[in-house]
Amino acid sequence: MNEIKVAVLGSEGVGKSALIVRFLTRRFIGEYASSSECIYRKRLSVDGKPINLQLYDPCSQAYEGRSTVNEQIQWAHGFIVVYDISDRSSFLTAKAIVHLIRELRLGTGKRNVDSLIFLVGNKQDLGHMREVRREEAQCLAAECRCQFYELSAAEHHQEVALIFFKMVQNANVGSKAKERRRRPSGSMAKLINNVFGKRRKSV
Ligand SMILES: Nc1nc2c(ncn2[C@@H]2O[C@H](COP(=O)(O)OP(=O)(O)OP(=O)(O)O)[C@@H](O)[C@H]2O)c(=O)[nH]1
Repeated sequence: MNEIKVAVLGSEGVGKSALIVRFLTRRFIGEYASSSECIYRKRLSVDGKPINLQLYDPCSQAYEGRSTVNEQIQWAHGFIVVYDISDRSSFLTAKAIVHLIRELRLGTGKRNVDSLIFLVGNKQDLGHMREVRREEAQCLAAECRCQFYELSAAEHHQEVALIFFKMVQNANVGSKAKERRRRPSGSMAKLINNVFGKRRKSV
């Protein structure tokens, strides 16, 4: 079964847990216990094939033994980088995280990084307290070649679910392409079989 690992990153209090819980349970419960980092698991079906999804929520509280951002970036296939539209500093942190992901992933030669980073502006319902303009985030997304969404974990279940499904789909396409590159193609397999595989009767 295909394993897809997605890290939900961003500064403290931007709504990482709220987004994950909204996706997993359809509910917004307001307060989320977060004493340590956590991996949530869910089984999904994509194009009729079962997928084991792991979602990583770093939780921002410091404790000994927590993984570093670098380790989180190495662990995951895809990234949902969250900021709070009513908190400018969280946007700057998201920007730094997106740059770091690109740097580390491109450095290790991993392909298709573009479709596997989503920049997400959460708490859209707090528009009256907005500190980050939509256009500014769109510019950052264009500059970093990642996809951009703005929503509210508090108010939008469908949009939240769509983002997670889209990420899983993109990651799944990436892993299928990798698999294809590893396996010889049909005609190549036939050729290899013809040359080495089948013993011919000697006449
Ligand atoms: N108004 C509003 N509040 C939200 C939204 N999403 C999350 N919150 C609130 O923001 C606060 C922080 O949410 P969390 O989901 O715990 O944020 P987090 O990023 O996981 O925080 P840490 O675990 O500390 O890193 C909580 O009080 C949530 O109820 C939203 O879309 N709108």
